[in-house]
Amino acid sequence: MKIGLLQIDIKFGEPMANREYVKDQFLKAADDSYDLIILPELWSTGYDLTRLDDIGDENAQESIQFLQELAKTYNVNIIGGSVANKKGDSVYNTMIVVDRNGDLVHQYSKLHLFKLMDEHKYLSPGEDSPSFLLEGIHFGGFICYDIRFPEWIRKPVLEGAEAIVVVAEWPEARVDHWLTLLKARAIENQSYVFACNRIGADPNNAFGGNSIIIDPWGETLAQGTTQEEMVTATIDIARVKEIRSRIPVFQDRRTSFYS
Ligand SMILES: NC(=O)CCC(=O)C(=O)O
Repeated sequence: MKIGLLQIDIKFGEPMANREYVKDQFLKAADDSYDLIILPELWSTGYDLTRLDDIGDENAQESIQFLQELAKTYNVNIIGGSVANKKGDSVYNTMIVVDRNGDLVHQYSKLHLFKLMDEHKYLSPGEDSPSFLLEGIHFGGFICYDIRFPEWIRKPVLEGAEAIVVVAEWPEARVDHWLTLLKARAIENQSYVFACNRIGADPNNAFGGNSIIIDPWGETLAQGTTQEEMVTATIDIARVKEIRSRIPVFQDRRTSFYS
């Protein structure tokens, strides 16, 4: 499976311009035969939180249709980062997953809101399961701050997930945390990690790039810089079983002492 993490800059509060830009990137990548392309967190609006009532997407409909068209046109599965999803009086930070036929496979709204970036003032926390199946692979899909909660990442893994996807707008100031947490999540869960961060800056933060693909042994297969790029690796999901039988962490758990 060939994975591409679309590490891009995001225009603050300009969904139309961001959609056009993403469309251009898919066209550019068209000849590279990706099986799965992953976008960053809030890729259509950025963290323009005070304007989400105007620029958020009603039930994520426009974003879903946009991603469905891209998936069908380029015959590629898409984990469409996340978008500002307006539902009644609330706005959620919602991940959208569509398969290469253009079918909507999964939606997940960020469970843990990040107070340091004011999310709790403008967004509502989701209540969705992070588990989904795509191309026969069981994934757990998470959004940025979620990776600081290992017990939440563990949940889909205990349900059978072999790959953890993370979409993010993670600031440059804490890139060391980003890389360390992602590596730990890969090793402790003996799972692939595909983590797509943005680059560039908004009025409040500079973002750290360093999108990364890590194998279930904790080895980095590909890592971005702080420039715009498609971070790419080809993975073999059978490696998960191999690592899990080498060190059988999941058989050795003492669940009468913890859940
Ligand atoms: N967008 C986010 O959730 C950022 C999380 C973050 O920066 C952190 O340190 O955690």
